[in-house]
Amino acid sequence: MKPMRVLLTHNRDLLKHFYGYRAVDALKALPIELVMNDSHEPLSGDTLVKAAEGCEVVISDRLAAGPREVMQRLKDVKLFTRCAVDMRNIDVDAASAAGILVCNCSSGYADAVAEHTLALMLDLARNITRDAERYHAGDASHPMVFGRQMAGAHVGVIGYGSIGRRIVELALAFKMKVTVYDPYARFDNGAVVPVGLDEVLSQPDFVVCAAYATPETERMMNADAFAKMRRDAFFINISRGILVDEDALEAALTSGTIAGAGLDVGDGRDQQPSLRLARLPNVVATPHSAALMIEPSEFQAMETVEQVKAMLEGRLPIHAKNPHRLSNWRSR
Ligand SMILES: NC(=O)C1=CN([C@@H]2O[C@H](COP(=O)(O)OP(=O)(O)OC[C@H]3O[C@@H](n4cnc5c(N)ncnc54)[C@H](O)[C@@H]3O)[C@@H](O)[C@H]2O)C=CC1
Ligand SMILES: O=C(O)C(=O)COP(=O)(O)O
Repeated sequence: MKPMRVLLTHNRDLLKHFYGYRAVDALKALPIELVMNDSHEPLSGDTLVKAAEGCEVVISDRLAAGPREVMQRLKDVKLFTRCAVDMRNIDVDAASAAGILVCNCSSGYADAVAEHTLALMLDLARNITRDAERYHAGDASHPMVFGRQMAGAHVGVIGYGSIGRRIVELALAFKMKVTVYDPYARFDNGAVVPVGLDEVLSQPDFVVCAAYATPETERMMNADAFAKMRRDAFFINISRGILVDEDALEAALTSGTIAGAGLDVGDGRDQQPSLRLARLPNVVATPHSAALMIEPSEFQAMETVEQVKAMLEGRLPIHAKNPHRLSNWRSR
């Protein structure tokens, strides 16, 4: 019997950074024929359809697109597994109608994104980026504006899911006071004070958005919300751009309604913060890079290997691992 053909769409760069050679070795150890994208180009549209000819499985990178017209033409594919959480650009309904099972990966991002959140908070409070830029430009004078320390400061976290919980743990280790707003969460950590939305906005030194995108959270950080924050408070968003009204945030940042913002997400093309915000002097912005770390990428890559094994061993169907994300998929 011919071995099962498995297409790995990751191009050379993605393979190196986001798939990992450990997972490739694990795939090569399976009784399959592995088809790899040996170029520096992404596979999408016609090139994806052509490369997938004769393949029963497609392991797709986070950038590969599987719209309706592609799904309908993947004639031999039975399993389309996304080596990522996000399913934007993947038409799951069209895939199902074509008899293709679609899987994504569980997150594994909590540590990476929570660490990034603390990095943004530390950077803002200590003026690290600004002082480093100033020093780099040759100005070695002591700063005229002193920074603020984490210990004793108050952080309010909106959303007590996997990332929110980890942010809370890190904040507590920094000896911060922590309050959390999440109407749907169970509060099982006595050190965390659940509060209402007004309170989580109005009292802390840092307000962090870590809730997922739903119709209820859409643009919840609007002009009213920023007006409730302290004038010396920092706003951090690592969740989704859609939770924030960027015009209102820009107005709050330029009018002194809040002190500054740390942003990893926004309304940009790939959910980055908009450049007009990133360029403000009281903003530290990263291009949606909080989760792009070696460890979670490896973890997800190994998950896709497990999915291929399940396919080989007839243990399908495998269900999408992250049902919460269904609500996110619709709003992305
Ligand atoms: N910046 C990045 O690179 C990454 C961002 N994310 C985003 O971070 C967010 C959180 O991710 P996870 O913690 O993994 O999700 P999760 O599903 O574990 O937690 C989300 C939490 O939001 C809460 N929530 C829902 N509606 C709410 C509301 N109206 N007010 C307050 N809280 C509400 C839920 O009860 C839940 O506890 C998601 O939007 C996700 O897309 C996830 C991974 C990477
Ligand atoms: O959910 C996010 O914001 C991420 O950056 C990670 O998502 P992905 O695994 O690339 O779909």
